[in-house]
Amino acid sequence: MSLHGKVFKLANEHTIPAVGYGTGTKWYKAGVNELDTNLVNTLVKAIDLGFTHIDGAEVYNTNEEIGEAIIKSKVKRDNIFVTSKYWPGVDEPNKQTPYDSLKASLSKLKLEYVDLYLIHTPFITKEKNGFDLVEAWNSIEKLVDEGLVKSAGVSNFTVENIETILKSNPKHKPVVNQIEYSAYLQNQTPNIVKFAKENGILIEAYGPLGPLTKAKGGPLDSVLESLAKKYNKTDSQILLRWVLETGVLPVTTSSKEERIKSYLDILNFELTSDEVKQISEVGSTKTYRQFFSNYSIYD
Ligand SMILES: NC(=O)C1=CN([C@@H]2O[C@H](COP(=O)(O)OP(=O)(O)OC[C@H]3O[C@@H](n4cnc5c(N)ncnc54)[C@H](OP(=O)(O)O)[C@@H]3O)[C@@H](O)[C@H]2O)C=CC1
Ligand SMILES: O=C1Nc2ccccc2C1=O
Repeated sequence: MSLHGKVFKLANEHTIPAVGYGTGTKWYKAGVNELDTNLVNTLVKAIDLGFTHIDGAEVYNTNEEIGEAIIKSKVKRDNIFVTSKYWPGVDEPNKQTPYDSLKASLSKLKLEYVDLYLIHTPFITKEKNGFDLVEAWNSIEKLVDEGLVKSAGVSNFTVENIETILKSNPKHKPVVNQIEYSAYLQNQTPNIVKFAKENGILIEAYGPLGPLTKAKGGPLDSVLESLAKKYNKTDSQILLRWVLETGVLPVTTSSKEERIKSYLDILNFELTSDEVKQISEVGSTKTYRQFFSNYSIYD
């Protein structure tokens, strides 16, 4: 079981390991300050089993756990790809710039740099935060120039949000947009996947297992069952493989060793193009969104 060094190429000179292990969702620790040793131990296991791509964010409050796990794992820091995300705040706006926020995160992570820094949501305004989206992006560019961030990107951005940045003629363009993406949510916002591909932006999929974990009982169930049987894989492995086959990088997570191993074991089989199409077509008959459903910007 191994990802065999499988990577996606980013539009800059960097590469990114093909499947990410998330420290949000079930690990999210709002307002809790003790170290989650279960997360540290699970991360060490995930890294030692072959996950070399860890997805973190300031709002998850899991930076210390990520840092601790990297120290405890057998893998060298430079061989692990670490993502963090700038949280602009919602009810309590973050007045700290991405530059200052990342510096604070690095100290919690006990790292010299992160491989990828994303703006977690586009909800940044001069009135709310004290700076606008383009100024936030400029702050991230400074981090890239100083080597504290290797690649810069965005998350939960619409085409219009990305265009706002691109039109400002940035020195460093966003190379990733991390969005909710699954067989039941193939376009979180209109045209986002097509636009990303045309503009050298890699889509990362969070919530890739939504059809299985939260929207079970939908039209995909029987398709997944028959493909899982054909390839001797689990439904989750079929869904993750479908994400990869559509040119998108899945970010998933699990607290269970067997599932962690199974997520890493999705590169030794291929779905046929007809099977990929079948999942896409049947999946598109239902829309299921877990995150940010109350934000009208995504309607
Ligand atoms: N940028 C953003 O705004 C967001 C980013 N993210 C990132 O993406 C990561 C992954 O998101 P998430 O939605 O959790 O991803 P997934 O859709 O991959 O779901 C993972 C969850 O599925 C459960 N699971 C796996 N297989 C099964 C099964 N067969 N039956 C039932 N449950 C199953 C796991 O639980 P178990 O532990 O029991 O195996 C785990 O909690 C997050 O941790 C975070 O890093 C997530 C949301 C928003
Ligand atoms: O992992 C996450 N869980 C969330 C819940 C609400 C908003 C963002 C997120 C994440 O990024």
